[in-house]
Amino acid sequence: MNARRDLAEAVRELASAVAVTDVDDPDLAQAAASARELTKLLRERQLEDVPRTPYDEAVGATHYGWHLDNPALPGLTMVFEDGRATATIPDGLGKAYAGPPGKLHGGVGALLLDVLLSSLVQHHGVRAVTASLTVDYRAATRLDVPLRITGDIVGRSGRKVETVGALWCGEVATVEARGLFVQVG
Ligand SMILES: CCCCC/C=C\C/C=C\C/C=C\C/C=C\CCCC(=O)SCCNC(=O)CCNC(=O)[C@H](O)C(C)(C)COP(=O)(O)OP(=O)(O)OC[C@H]1O[C@@H](n2cnc3c(N)ncnc32)[C@H](O)[C@@H]1OP(=O)(O)O
Repeated sequence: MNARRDLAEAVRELASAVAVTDVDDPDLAQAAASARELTKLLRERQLEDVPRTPYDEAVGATHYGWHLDNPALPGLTMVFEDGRATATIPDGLGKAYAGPPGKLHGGVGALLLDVLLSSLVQHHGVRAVTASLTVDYRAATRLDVPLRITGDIVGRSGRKVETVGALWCGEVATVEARGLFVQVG
């Protein structure tokens, strides 16, 4: 793992630790001071935008990474095989992504599915934006357990590409989505 990616992962771990820490105020104050020191160090040189895998690199690729270097978002490595997309999150998502107590916020599930489905459409060489994303929450998604995301293209007509996807917790599809993507440019 490169240094930038390792830092992003360390900050995600930090966010999940902060979200549920129960240490005393002096320790919280010390942690805040340390965090601000780090921010100062990292602000010494800043990029114009978040570094990311170019969108075009998804076309025909076997693997595609999304926001692996951005700690504010769950990074995702997708695998494209036989026309379908899959991603695994081996350690699950931490407590920073909680919605209901101990469970994943629904918006994060929708985000992951949108990312996977839009990347799948791009993988097939169609430059498109999400026109519609319909999400069904079938069961609560646990935090800190391995997750899997799958996506398929199920229809195409003119500029429109129809997709379906699911977020899996073990053998249970906890979130299902239908995404309509419309070709642009
Ligand atoms: C994953 C990493 C992404 C990183 C990207 C970074 C850089 C890439 C740069 C450029 C690449 C370009 C795009 C890829 C970017 C990101 C993908 C990630 C996913 C997103 O984060 S993306 C953000 C959220 N997304 C939007 O910001 C869309 C806002 N919106 C619009 O830009 C327009 O609204 C548009 C273009 C959708 C349509 O507008 P339009 O004028 O071109 O076309 P029109 O309205 O004629 O629709 C044509 C046919 O689609 C049907 N249709 C349209 N909308 C529908 C709906 N909602 N429900 C059901 N049917 C719908 C019509 O009914 C008609 O169907 P028919 O042909 O059968 O009559």
